[in-house]
Amino acid sequence: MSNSISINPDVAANSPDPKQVAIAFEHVSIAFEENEVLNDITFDVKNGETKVLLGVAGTGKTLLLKLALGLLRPDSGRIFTLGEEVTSMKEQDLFALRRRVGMVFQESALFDSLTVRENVAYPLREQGGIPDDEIEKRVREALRFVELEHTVDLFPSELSGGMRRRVAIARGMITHPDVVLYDSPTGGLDPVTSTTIVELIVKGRDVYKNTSIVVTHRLQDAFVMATNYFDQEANMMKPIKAGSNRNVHTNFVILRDTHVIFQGTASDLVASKDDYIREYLS
Ligand SMILES: Nc1ncnc2c1ncn2[C@@H]1O[C@H](COP(=O)(O)OP(=O)(O)OP(=O)(O)O)[C@@H](O)[C@H]1O
Repeated sequence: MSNSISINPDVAANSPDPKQVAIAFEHVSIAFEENEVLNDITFDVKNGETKVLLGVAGTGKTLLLKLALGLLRPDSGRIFTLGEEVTSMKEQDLFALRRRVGMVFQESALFDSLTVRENVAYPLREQGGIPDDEIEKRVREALRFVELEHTVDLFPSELSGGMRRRVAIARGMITHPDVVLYDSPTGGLDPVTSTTIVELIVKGRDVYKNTSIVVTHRLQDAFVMATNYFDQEANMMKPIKAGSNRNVHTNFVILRDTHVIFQGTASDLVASKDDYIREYLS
């Protein structure tokens, strides 16, 4: 890996207090029988940051999201989510923590037998104790965010794939989570529909100030996120002008062969001389 500008993943010595960032992975390793998937992974996600997680299939991107939620425990290393050390938490406390995290899965995983309203309301109903009129208000607000208020009484089977994904985003955001985890939110969608989903992630980042991890295979989507901002007045995403000092706090992590091989900004990535990264970008 000569001439690489990739940052040494062993950055813990210079990292901020893991309790002060939204998510921190510290020297995390995990293997399944003989299959070592993650080895000494260290990176963090700061409050307000969007961290785009890239890597070919099977590099452990989804696994990192599951680890951050405490759905699995690593073989070694520590993970902090919203200031809590999930690697040492009891299952009961993990439930409370997961309520503060919005999740948008690869398959939008809507309940087919529930209407859009009921699907979006689901995380709030799970919390319990919220009056129906408050739930309806929040459902409407979330659906307005994804511009699908008119679908409130429809069933998922009556929606296109892109619309279902937008409903899943509304559901992921209805609790006003402190952090949103997107697992391949544009996977399986055509490029135009993908752009509408990317635009929603950018809107969440710039309007709701969401902190998030976005797992994606689509480099194109990652660059769109890093080079655009959401203009609320125009209600659309717009490119950041050259020379502008607008910082959209979107950074990249690339996984390869169990390791983090790159951490940095879109411009660091483009400037990388690393052979693998150059090939990955081409
Ligand atoms: N619970 C588990 N038991 C055994 N192996 C697992 C488990 N979870 C993940 N793995 C393995 O870990 C590896 C990484 O899986 P993961 O789903 O995180 O990859 P990914 O980078 O998200 O892939 P993709 O881009 O295809 O979604 C795979 O080889 C997978 O089979």
